[in-house]
Amino acid sequence: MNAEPILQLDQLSRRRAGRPAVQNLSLHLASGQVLGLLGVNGAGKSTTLSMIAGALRPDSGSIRLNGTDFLEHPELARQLIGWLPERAPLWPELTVSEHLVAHGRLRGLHGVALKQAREAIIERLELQPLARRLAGVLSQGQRQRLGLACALLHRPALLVLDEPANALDPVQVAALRTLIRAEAAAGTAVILSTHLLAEVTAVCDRVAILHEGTLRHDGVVQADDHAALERTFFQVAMQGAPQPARAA
Ligand SMILES: Nc1ncnc2c1ncn2[C@@H]1O[C@H](COP(=O)(O)OP(=O)(O)OP(=O)(O)O)[C@@H](O)[C@H]1O
Repeated sequence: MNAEPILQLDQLSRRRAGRPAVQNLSLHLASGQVLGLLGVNGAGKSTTLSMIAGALRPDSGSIRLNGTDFLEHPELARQLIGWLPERAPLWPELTVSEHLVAHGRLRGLHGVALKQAREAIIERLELQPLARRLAGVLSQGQRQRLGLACALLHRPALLVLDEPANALDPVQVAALRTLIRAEAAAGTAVILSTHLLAEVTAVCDRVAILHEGTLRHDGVVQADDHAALERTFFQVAMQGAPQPARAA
């Protein structure tokens, strides 16, 4: 494990539409860890993940990737991060395969390396039957799988997944869980937001709960202890009782 955490958020804040969306958020994540981000609608999960992915600039605070200030070196995001946004934007007139090529080029992959990366991710996410299909005609779940393939293509050190199980069928949800655990076992750090508590107990080592943009809980997840997580979620998120954040 690296001495520096792969991701370190320090006092991160961002206002949206004149209101605080994320306030003084401090979190860290080590290589190989899977952190689940929970919270009711509007709690600030997507805002947090967009800032980590470099798509939204914080108003204040810092983000460090492998110890380097990411706001001063935004090119780090392209190398180190794979991001699945909440609604992955796709070009409807490009095929699945062409999407992967375009994403690979944006991440600095070219020639043989790009071809190999594309073929590997198509095989891994079982996208062969869809490779020549236009993105504009994909089902929602198929679009989600393409978004996931784009996020994984360049083998990022940090995967940022915003509601990755959205629109996936039960077979694909099981495949997603296997994939996330395999990525973590290979040393990738993963941060994912979800509304599914079962997703957290199935794949996460740690859980952070946001409420009204602030961190209310940061703790270890007991594998498959759904009842304990549900209790914590309702105590912290629904009642919104301020609680001191606890480091994992
Ligand atoms: N594009 C936007 N423009 C203005 N305000 C926004 C925008 N997106 C989110 N917000 C506001 O920022 C706050 C945090 O929203 P965010 O989307 O980060 O929450 P979330 O926890 O991801 O919610 P959900 O579970 O509904 O996806 C909310 O008050 C929301 O209204």
